[in-house]
Amino acid sequence: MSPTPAEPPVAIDIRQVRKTYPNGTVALQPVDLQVREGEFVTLLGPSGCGKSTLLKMVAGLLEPTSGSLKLWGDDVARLEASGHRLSFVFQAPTLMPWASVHTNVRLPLDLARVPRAEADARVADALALVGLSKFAKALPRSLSGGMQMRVSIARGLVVEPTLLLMDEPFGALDEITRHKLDADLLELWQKKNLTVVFVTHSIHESVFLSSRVVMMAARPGRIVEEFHIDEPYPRRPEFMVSTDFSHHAKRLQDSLHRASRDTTETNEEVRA
Ligand SMILES: Nc1ncnc2c1ncn2[C@@H]1O[C@H](COP(=O)(O)OP(=O)(O)OP(=O)(O)O)[C@@H](O)[C@H]1O
Repeated sequence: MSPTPAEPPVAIDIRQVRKTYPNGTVALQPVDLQVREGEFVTLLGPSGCGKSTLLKMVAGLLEPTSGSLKLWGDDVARLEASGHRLSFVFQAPTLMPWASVHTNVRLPLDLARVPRAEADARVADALALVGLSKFAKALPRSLSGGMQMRVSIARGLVVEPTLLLMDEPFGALDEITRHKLDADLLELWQKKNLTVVFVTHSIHESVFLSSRVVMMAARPGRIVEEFHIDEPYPRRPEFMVSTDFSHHAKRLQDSLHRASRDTTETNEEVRA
């Protein structure tokens, strides 16, 4: 009998993490979630269920009110000491309008005082990865929304992250562009052996991308269900029209309905 391969290490370890904002809003009641290295995990759920709050806490942009949150066994602030780096990609590309694509992508390296020659070489690699080498000198306003998002992703990749956190990165794009970027993201994830946590409202995007989907409900935000999407990678566009895809999408849709109903009922209880 061949030995079972060892499981990858736990990249994100969230235990009993709660978040209450200073105005008293309970954004998350205790949440437990473990993400292993190399997983592609999607957070899905109705508006206000705390997806962004959870992602920002993983990134160290927000402090949990209580509980423990570790990345590769250590505090977020000590991530680099363990040889890991994270990047956070926001919904809006937030590019400097006066600066070229190249300069925009170089920003995190300039902030980290990486020598110019090395930084320029890494920017060129990142732009090649997202297919924008020819647009290095362009200004953001001359690019389409999808291309601007690619610039934002290149800026995330230029620091050579092992953990990529993405908060609805393609939510504002048309469907065709979104599908293309989803497919490109999967390719990058495999090529670079990234661990990805991805926030979306889209059931289709969740099924296409994820190895695991975490369903959340709101008021207070919490994790209600998890789904493994045990389908092989690479995932081709044909996967999206397969019966297996519909089966996963249906299970997620039912779960999302339950999560939304839980949210509405909690609101009604609060009003009563
Ligand atoms: N800075 C803040 N101060 C107070 N309350 C906040 C703050 N940010 C978010 N909230 C509240 O916390 C809850 C969770 O918000 P969050 O943005 O994390 O949810 P979400 O699931 O990402 O929502 P959406 O899908 O609409 O982006 C919501 O009730 C929201 O109004």
